[in-house]
Amino acid sequence: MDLEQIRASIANVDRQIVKLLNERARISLDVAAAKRQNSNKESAGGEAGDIYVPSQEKRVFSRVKGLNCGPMSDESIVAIYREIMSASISLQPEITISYLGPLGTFSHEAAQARFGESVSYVPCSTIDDVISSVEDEKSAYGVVPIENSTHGIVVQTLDVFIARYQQSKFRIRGEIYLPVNQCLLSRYQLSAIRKVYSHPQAFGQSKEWLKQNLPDISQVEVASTAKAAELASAETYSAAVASKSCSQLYGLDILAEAINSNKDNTTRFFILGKSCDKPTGDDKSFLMITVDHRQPGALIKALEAFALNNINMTSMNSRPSGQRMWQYMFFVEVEGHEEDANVKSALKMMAPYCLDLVVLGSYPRQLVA
Ligand SMILES: O=C(O)C(=O)C[C@]1(C(=O)O)C=C[C@@H](O)C=C1
Repeated sequence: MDLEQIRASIANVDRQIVKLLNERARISLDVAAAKRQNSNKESAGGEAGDIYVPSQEKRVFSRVKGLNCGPMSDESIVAIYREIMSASISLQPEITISYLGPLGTFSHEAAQARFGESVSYVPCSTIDDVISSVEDEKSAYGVVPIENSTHGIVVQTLDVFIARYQQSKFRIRGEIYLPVNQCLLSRYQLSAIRKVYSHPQAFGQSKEWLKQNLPDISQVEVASTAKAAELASAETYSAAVASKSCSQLYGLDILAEAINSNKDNTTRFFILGKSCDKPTGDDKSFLMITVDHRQPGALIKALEAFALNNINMTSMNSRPSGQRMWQYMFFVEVEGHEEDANVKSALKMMAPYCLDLVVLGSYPRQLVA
C-alpha cells in the first residue's frame, strides 16, 4: 500500500477525532452549567456542583472499555479517557489541585495520574496545608497519602485528621492507588555515600536493600521523598530514597531502581474536597470514633453495629486522641456509603457507645490509579 495514502487516511481520522473531542468538550461544559443550576436548587434534591465526579468517571471508564474491540488495549483507552476528562475539568475556570509537595513526590504522581496534565497543581509543604487550601477554596481538591501496602498507614495524615476534625470542613471524595518504586538517587557513587535522606515510609519500604547495600550509613528522615532528593542534590556524599522522576527534577543519578522489598509496593491516597459523591452501589466510607474507655466493651459494642447491619469492615487503625491520656481515636473503613440504609442504621446503633463519631467521607471503590 502507498505510505502517503495511509497517512492521508490517518489525517482524515484525526480530523474527525478532533471534531468529536471538541463536541464532547462542549457537552461537558453543558454538564457543568447544569450542575451549577442544580446546586442552586439543592433543596429540591439537585446534584451538588462538583467538577470532579469519581462515580461518573468510573461509569465512563467501564462504558468505553465495554465499547473497545481492539486492537487498542483497555489500559490505553482508559489512559486516553483520563486525559479527555482531565481536559473537560480544565475547561472550568482555574481548577487547581493541591498535593503534599514539593515537586516530584508520590502525592504529585498520584494527583497527575488521576487529574491528568490539563489542570494546575500546587505543592503544599504539609498535609495540614493541603487540607487548608481545600477548605479555604484556594484549590478545588487536595491529594494526601493514607497508606502503603508494605509499610502500613500514614500516621501523619491520621494525626492531622484528629487535630482538625472538630472544625473541619473537608470530605474524602475519592481514592487513588499508585504503584510505587523507590530509587536510590545521588550525585556520587554508592561507595562514596555517607548519608541517606528520605521519608520514614520510603525508608521502611526499602529497609532490606539499604541494610544490604548501605549498612552503617546514617539515615536522616525528612518530610517527603522529594525534599530528600532536593537535600541530596545540594549536599556532598549524600543520597536520597525517592521516585525516579526526582532524578530529573533534582539532577541526580539513579544508582539503583525498585529498591523496595515488596515489588507490588502500592500507596493509597485520598482525594479531599468539600463534598462527597453520591452512592454508586460500590463505595467505602472512612470514619473516626472515640469511645468511653472506662465503659467495658464500648468499642466492641460500637463495632458490632457493622456486623448487625451486614457491613464489611475493611480496616481499623488507632492513634492517641490528643484529648486525654490513653484515649484513642479509632479510624474505621467500611464498605458502603453513608447514605446507604444499612450504613445509616449502623451509625445510629453505634452512636450511644461513641464520644465522637465522624464520617470523614464516602467514595467509590477504586482499584487502579
Ligand atoms: O459527568 C460529569 O459530571 C462531568 O463533569 C463530565 C466528565 C466527563 O468529561 O465525562 C468530566 C469530569 C467528571 O469528573 C466526570 C465526567
